[in-house]
Amino acid sequence: MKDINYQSVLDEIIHELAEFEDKGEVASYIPELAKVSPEKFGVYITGVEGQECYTGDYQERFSIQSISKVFALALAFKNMGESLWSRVGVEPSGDPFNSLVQLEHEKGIPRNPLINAGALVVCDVLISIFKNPKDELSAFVENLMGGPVNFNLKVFLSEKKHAYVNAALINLMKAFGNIKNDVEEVLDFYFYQCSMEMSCQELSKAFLLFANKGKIPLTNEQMIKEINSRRINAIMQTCGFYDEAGEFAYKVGLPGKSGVGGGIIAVNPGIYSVAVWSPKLNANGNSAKGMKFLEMLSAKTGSSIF
Ligand SMILES: NC(=O)CC[C@H](N)C(=O)O
Repeated sequence: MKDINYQSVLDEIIHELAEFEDKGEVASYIPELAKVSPEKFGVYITGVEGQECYTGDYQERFSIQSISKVFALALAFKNMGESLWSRVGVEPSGDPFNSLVQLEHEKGIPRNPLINAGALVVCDVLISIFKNPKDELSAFVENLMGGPVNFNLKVFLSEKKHAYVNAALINLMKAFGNIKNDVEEVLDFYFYQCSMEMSCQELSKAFLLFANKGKIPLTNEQMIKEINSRRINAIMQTCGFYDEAGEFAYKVGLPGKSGVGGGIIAVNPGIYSVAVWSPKLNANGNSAKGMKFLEMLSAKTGSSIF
């Protein structure tokens, strides 16, 4: 980050984004998420050498939703190693995050851990490993972000009440023998992780290990193996945006992950991690303005890894 003044790049982008016509819509299939103000916008960039720059609502916590899938994956991969891949694949799905279509053909083995079906399998794995998986996951995330994580009970209950598609996914996988624990218990843990709330500042710090070979720069703690960090970045790159993963690679060129709360995290290995939040989503369920912002950031700073 040394040769570029990221704060002035950020200011320039904010100025240019004033012209951006945001046609996105706030997620409403989880009714509680629809209550968030659509105009919120925050950014936080953290460099591996401690640099920071930010703008807007970067301190406000929001529902991280599917971004949590990366934390759960990191914890499961740390404990299971390569054997995790007998339960879930590492191929992009090219389908929406909650799609059922491939699951029947592929006998209950989800394409990857970042679509809902794959994340449910990861939750099942964590329940089999830990006595208190919620506490283990929270502790893992808190260690990464350096403070307590918030859990939003209203979002949790709201999603649980409208869980028809996730219930269908997990029951289909249970029928194929790829869910070992009680389906209600797995769904409950999945909704718990999706209901975690973090700010752009906290998210950007929590993802810095993926820019730093699996180590937290501040404490130098090796949280996951370097090779695992590289592999998770590869999965984020190819699968982090579902049926828009190709477009994100093309326009932004960084590993990343989105959530229906409007957050996106992206990692520039060896350099920085960036979190952006704007609740209005495009048709693929990814933050419309967040995608545009990252495209501009990557172009202006030459960040694409390609
Ligand atoms: N893409 C997302 O953020 C989806 C997460 C959401 N909790 C769901 O299962 O539908």
